[in-house]
Amino acid sequence: MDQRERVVEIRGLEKSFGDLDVLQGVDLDLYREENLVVLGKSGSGKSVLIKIMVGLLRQDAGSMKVFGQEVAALNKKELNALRLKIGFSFQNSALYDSMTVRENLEFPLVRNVKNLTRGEIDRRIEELLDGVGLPQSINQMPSELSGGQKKRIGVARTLILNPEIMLYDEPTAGLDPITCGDINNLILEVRERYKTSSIVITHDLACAKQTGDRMAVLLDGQFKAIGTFEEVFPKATDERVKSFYDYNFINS
Ligand SMILES: Nc1ncnc2c1ncn2[C@@H]1O[C@H](COP(=O)(O)OP(=O)(O)OP(=O)(O)O)[C@@H](O)[C@H]1O
Repeated sequence: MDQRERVVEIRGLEKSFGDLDVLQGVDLDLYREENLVVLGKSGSGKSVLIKIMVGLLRQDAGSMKVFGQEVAALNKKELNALRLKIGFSFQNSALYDSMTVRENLEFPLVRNVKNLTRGEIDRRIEELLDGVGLPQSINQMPSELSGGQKKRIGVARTLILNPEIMLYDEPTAGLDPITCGDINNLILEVRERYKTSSIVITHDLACAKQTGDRMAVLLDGQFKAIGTFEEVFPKATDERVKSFYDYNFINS
């Protein structure tokens, strides 16, 4: 019996849109402080899965429990509380271009946490910028930052509300290989420093290998392969799983 704490527990999850069966019996666990990589072709249902996790969509059948609570059974207040514990780091960093880095970080904090003093806000922002290795960027505008720096600030902004779960959407998309490596290290450092449990959605197998404790490959509405990188990829027999590996390593 596996004794590790499950922060997310998905069983037999199904979701269709009209004739399109997107999720067809998904089973998946995310353990506390685990980095779980989710791979799947475009349109395979990764976003639908995340939307069900945060209550933006409702499943047709099956169970999605987060922190032991059935998400579909939560009322609005409970759902809001859950969402504050789940940080979503968007692919494009989603920074406000007209705000400085400080203002970008301050905005979600003051909107969601009442009665903070100026000193507390400043300390939190400075601690987070230090955590992502960019303390000197506090007064810069997003347009003055590189792609990798924007990703770091995006991660800091997601962390500002102290989430227990981090969802990274294509964290290395559009970055050069060296910066990809830096972002992968950041994902590992964030887990170490903030004790987060994470789902990393990526097509980048180097990112998957470096950041993930386990890989889960979504194929035809189900997770067909779940395990460590070594268990899932180099020896894959399923042609579709193999194609991820071949594509990444033949084209890199
Ligand atoms: N609200 C919706 N109504 C109808 N169809 C939807 C809806 N949301 C998603 N779909 C369909 O479900 C399928 C899965 O979409 P989803 O966005 O989860 O894919 P994805 O794996 O996240 O893809 P990508 O890697 O391109 O982001 C797609 O065919 C999409 O068109």
